[in-house]
Amino acid sequence: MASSAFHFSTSHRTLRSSSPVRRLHRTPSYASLISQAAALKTLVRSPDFRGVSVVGKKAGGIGWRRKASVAGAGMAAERGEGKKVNVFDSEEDLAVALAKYTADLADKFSKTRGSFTVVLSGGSLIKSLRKLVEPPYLDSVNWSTWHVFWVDERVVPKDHDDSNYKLAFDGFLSKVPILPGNVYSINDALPAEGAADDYEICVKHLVKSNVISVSESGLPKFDLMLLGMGPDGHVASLFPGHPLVNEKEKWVTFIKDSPKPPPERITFTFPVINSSAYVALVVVGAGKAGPVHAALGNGQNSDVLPVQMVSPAGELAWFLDKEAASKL
Ligand SMILES: O=C1O[C@H](COP(=O)(O)O)[C@@H](O)[C@H](O)[C@H]1O
Repeated sequence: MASSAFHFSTSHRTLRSSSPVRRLHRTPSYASLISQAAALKTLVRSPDFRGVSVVGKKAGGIGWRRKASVAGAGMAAERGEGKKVNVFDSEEDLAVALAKYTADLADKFSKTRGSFTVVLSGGSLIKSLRKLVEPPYLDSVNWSTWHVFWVDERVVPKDHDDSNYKLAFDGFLSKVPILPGNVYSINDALPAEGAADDYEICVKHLVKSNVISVSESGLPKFDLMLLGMGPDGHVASLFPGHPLVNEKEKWVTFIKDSPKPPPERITFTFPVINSSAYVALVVVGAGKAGPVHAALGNGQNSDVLPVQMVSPAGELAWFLDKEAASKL
């Protein structure tokens, strides 16, 4: 498997040198998407650290209890129904645990459903996924069952430095043998509105063909959503104070005035994010400690940040390094 992964990676590079990245992973008109799809030392603490050390006691009115960590290297705190908070001494430890978490879920869904639908963010998340492309996962994961999506994308060409696709391709996808036909990047030839509609149609057809599961309310139920969070508390391209955070009808929408450049983006909406079976919120660095505290601390804040609106029907697991958790 290692050698096939290498071969795959090499062939990608060869193609890329003679053509834009879109030759590697299709720039989907959705029709092509459908046909291809058919063919186929951990210290974990609560906001109040004393709270987690006492099984069954409440910290700030929220129940916390000891729990074996997903990394198996320490303890995790569980907050409320289906919410786990994992705090790691270092980003390196976090990356190790995130790889195991993702590989375990991939295994579970691949065995039960024959496919694994995973949604990536851009930003720092991709670096934190680096352990997945190393042994043992490079060889042990059944990459052929993976279907890869983006929770948000910037409306730029795929070979642009701002492209979340390019970031994921360079740091992750080019290093593992995921089938190019199972990588659902946006159509970068379309303007923002069209790209959002095209992506939504694509997702609808993959729901119809059972590649993506469906929730009881008819929404796409991705197996795992890997979310990052910005220093302002944004997730995906859903920014604080922007009306898009309240979008209820669309599965995929667009923004042309993103406060963080580039301004034009498409994004999954909260109904889709919150229909996921599993969501991991991966947050690293002291610059993000404020919104982490807003989301997980005991205080009240009048303005609800987008990250506080992440409340999936399934399990929510936080992966924090100790700097990001420093205000808890
Ligand atoms: O613009 C974006 O920002 C967020 C957070 O990025 P990070 O580098 O601060 O982790 C990211 O999750 C999102 O996908 C991206 O488009």
